[in-house]
Amino acid sequence: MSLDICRSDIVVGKVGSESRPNLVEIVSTLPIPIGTYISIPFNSIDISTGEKRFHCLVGVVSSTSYKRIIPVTPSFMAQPSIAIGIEDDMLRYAPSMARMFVDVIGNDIRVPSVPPQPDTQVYLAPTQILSKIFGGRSSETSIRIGYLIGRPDVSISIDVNALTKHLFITGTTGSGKSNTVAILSDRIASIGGVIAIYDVHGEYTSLQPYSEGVEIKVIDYKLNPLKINPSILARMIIPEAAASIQRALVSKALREVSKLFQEAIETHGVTEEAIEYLRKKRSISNEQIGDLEDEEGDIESKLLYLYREYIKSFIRNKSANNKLFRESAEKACAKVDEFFEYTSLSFKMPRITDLLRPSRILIINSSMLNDEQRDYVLKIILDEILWYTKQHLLQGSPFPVLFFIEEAHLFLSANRTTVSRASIERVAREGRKFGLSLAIVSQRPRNIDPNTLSQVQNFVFMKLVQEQDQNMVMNISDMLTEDLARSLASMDVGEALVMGEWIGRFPVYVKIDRHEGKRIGTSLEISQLWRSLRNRIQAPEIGGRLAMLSMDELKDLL
Ligand SMILES: Nc1ncnc2c1ncn2[C@@H]1O[C@H](COP(=O)(O)OP(=O)(O)OP(=O)(O)O)[C@@H](O)[C@H]1O
Repeated sequence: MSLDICRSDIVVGKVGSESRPNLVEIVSTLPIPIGTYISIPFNSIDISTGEKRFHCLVGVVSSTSYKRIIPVTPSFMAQPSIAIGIEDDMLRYAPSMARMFVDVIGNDIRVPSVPPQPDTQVYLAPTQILSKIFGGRSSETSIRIGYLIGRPDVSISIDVNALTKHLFITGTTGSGKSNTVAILSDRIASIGGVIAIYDVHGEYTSLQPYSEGVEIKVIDYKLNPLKINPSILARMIIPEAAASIQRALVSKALREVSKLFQEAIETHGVTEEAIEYLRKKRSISNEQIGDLEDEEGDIESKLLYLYREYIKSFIRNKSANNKLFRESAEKACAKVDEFFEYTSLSFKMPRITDLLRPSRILIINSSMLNDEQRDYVLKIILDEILWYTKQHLLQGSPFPVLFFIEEAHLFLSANRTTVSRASIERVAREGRKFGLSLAIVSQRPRNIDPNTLSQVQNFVFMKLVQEQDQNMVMNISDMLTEDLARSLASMDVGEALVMGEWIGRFPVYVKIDRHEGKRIGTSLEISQLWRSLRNRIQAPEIGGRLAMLSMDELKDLL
């Protein structure tokens, strides 16, 4: 191999006094930006054969600084600085550390085992050698996510098959996580992927397809009481574990009443006939009928009202003859009322698994639910999808799904127990066998229990400023050395350190492609918005109408 393949036109410095196979100091007049890929061509002698060997060491700058040379003797000052290797009249130099991850020897790509000699010239890594290291994935199994930072000429792809070992995306707010989610979902869907995003803030509801053939379906998640296991629903209605009698009463009532409603809705749909059928099947007091007539809204609201009343009357009947239970029953009924008052419910809500399709990104908008409900709903959905993928596999027709969990610190909290955690951990452990992959997204890694991330093997680390966050991510990834972790503080928007099986053996600094079809979540230009709001209010024809702007008009304004 000629060493020329390892040289570009740009010399960035020389090897300094510290030179190890995997960590090299580079001395230069100007600091080399973090994330710059460098190459060091050099020769060595094979100690067993005595043969000469050509090496092309490639690495990435992980820290950089300026240092001032403090003269200790007048004679030092008298020397031209160039004589001591520093071409700077100000007597300062810029030492940078580069983590060397590859030694290209001929056609072999190896882990570095020999250090280059001090003073060896260091080059900006040539495109050809970087493409050799990072390229070469089959277009059938891989998708592009961006390009090497500072090197738009070197495209970076990930191996989609490795996603069965799950993914963790983290970075501070505004670092570009949602854009990464959007680009990954879109590109994976474009090759037929089945994607679901658990959208906690409704951030993806206006996502537009970016690649050809991708379809986006947004559902505002509402609980369908007939499709949730009664004991889980009872726990949602009575969250206090100590209230076991109340829970038991509600659970029994739900079991009984749901059976009846299932019959009615399966036969008649959500119609007046279903209401008639239910009235005939079960006696209902005149007082309740009066309330039902007064109940405003559509047929579905009336059915939900009836469902609630049946549950309460079941609870009261069951406890009528037991003095001890009567008090619990009244409390349980009050909780049922409260739950129905504050929860988005619908008998028409399909199962999530009925909505999963190849090339579709299913956005599950849970922003109308409160934190507790979101936690339960996530559990319900994950259990359902895991069961579904298992069934498909057992029937010989695997149906892989990639499931994104946004704001994962809410569900995998290091200091709070949640109901969805067990389901997430189960999917992390078992999902691989059935083709259910998780992509866990969070801006607060330090708040996540590191044990739950132990199954994750693929990572996107974006800007992380706090040392606690950097330490946490170092704990979960063996490949993330301290200098690389500290380098996360200087990442720009959309830049990431991507690691794990899906990208290969070496960490890669990537500028993630921008998804042009994502609007919500983009940082607002608030000064311009305020100006335009003021102009609208001041315009005589619109004056005072702002409060009445329709949702569409507001969206336009944003
Ligand atoms: N790769 C990128 N290239 C260019 N701009 C980007 C890139 N990634 C993100 N941005 C821009 O940066 C802003 C923040 O991005 P994004 O919403 O993805 O961040 P985030 O980390 O998800 O933030 P949050 O945690 O607050 O939701 C947006 O305006 C987005 O358009």
